[in-house]
Amino acid sequence: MSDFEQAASGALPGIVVTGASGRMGQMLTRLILDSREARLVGALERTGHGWIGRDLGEAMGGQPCGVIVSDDAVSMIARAQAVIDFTAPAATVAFAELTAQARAVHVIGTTGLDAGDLARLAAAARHAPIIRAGNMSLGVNLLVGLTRKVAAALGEEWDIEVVEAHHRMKVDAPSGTALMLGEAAAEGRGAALADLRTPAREGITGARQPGSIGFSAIRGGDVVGEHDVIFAGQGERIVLRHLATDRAIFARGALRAALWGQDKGPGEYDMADVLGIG
Ligand SMILES: NC(=O)C1=CN([C@@H]2O[C@H](COP(=O)(O)OP(=O)(O)OC[C@H]3O[C@@H](n4cnc5c(N)ncnc54)[C@H](O)[C@@H]3O)[C@@H](O)[C@H]2O)C=CC1
Ligand SMILES: O=C(O)C1=N[C@H](C(=O)O)C[C@H](O)C1
Repeated sequence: MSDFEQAASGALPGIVVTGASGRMGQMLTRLILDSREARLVGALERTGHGWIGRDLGEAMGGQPCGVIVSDDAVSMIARAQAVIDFTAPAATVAFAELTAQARAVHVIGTTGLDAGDLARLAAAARHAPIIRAGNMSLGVNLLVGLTRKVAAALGEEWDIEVVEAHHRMKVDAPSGTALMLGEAAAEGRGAALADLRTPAREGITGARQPGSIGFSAIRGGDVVGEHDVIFAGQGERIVLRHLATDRAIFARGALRAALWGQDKGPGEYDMADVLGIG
């Protein structure tokens, strides 16, 4: 890198990636290392992980990149302008508090957060921007808007079901995306998802509740992420579908969110805000 490039790169937002060895963590760190718009200034993993203390590039099987994987979240996050976080709920809530203290942007892709976790994120967002979405891809965020519109156009005689498929390692169900789609369908019907949601079915369930929104989850192999919103009427069905075939779509969305957030004040944002499709 020339002296000029070196000086210019110092002005780029510094990003810390949490869960650096994970499926999304590796995708994100590679994307940022190759980016001309941001710098990777830290890579975090959980205490005891085999990558701690190693150069990230070498740990990923490539050339050294000069970023040492660390479990010291306090000092790493203190140097960040943005933290991109695809980990697990307990870790994300802890990172939110540190990121808020650093007044940095927290981009959260982690799914499976419960009401208590969301309340703690809302508290952290009083001090710095949090951008959170169960799916950071352009396609899914467009599908959310379509789902809301179709649900609003159709009456309760059209049953709504959300079906999703993911790889065998996924730990939460329904997926964050399925919940986003279910929320959009409920909004389209002028209701809250909590009032319409049908839990996973098994046994003698009885007939379907009119107006309810059902969820089904398939887990297997290396499926990146597939979502169908089915509107089933008498004699016809509409199926809105998104197929993810490459995790890069989520990483690109997360980096875009981190950059978009740089001039935003404290508060909670989502990908519709980032993409301007709210
Ligand atoms: N919003 C979106 O667009 C997407 C969201 N996700 C979500 O992101 C999360 C992670 O997904 P994957 O990368 O597939 O999982 P993964 O299991 O491959 O990676 C998670 C990583 O987080 C690390 N981790 C856990 N606790 C930690 C801590 N306290 N400190 C630092 N690192 C910690 C783990 O060691 C692991 O390396 C899941 O909740 C998933 O649903 C995944 C893809 C897209
Ligand atoms: O765990 C995953 O892999 C994914 N998680 C997100 C979700 O829960 O919807 C997004 C994407 O579907 C991949």
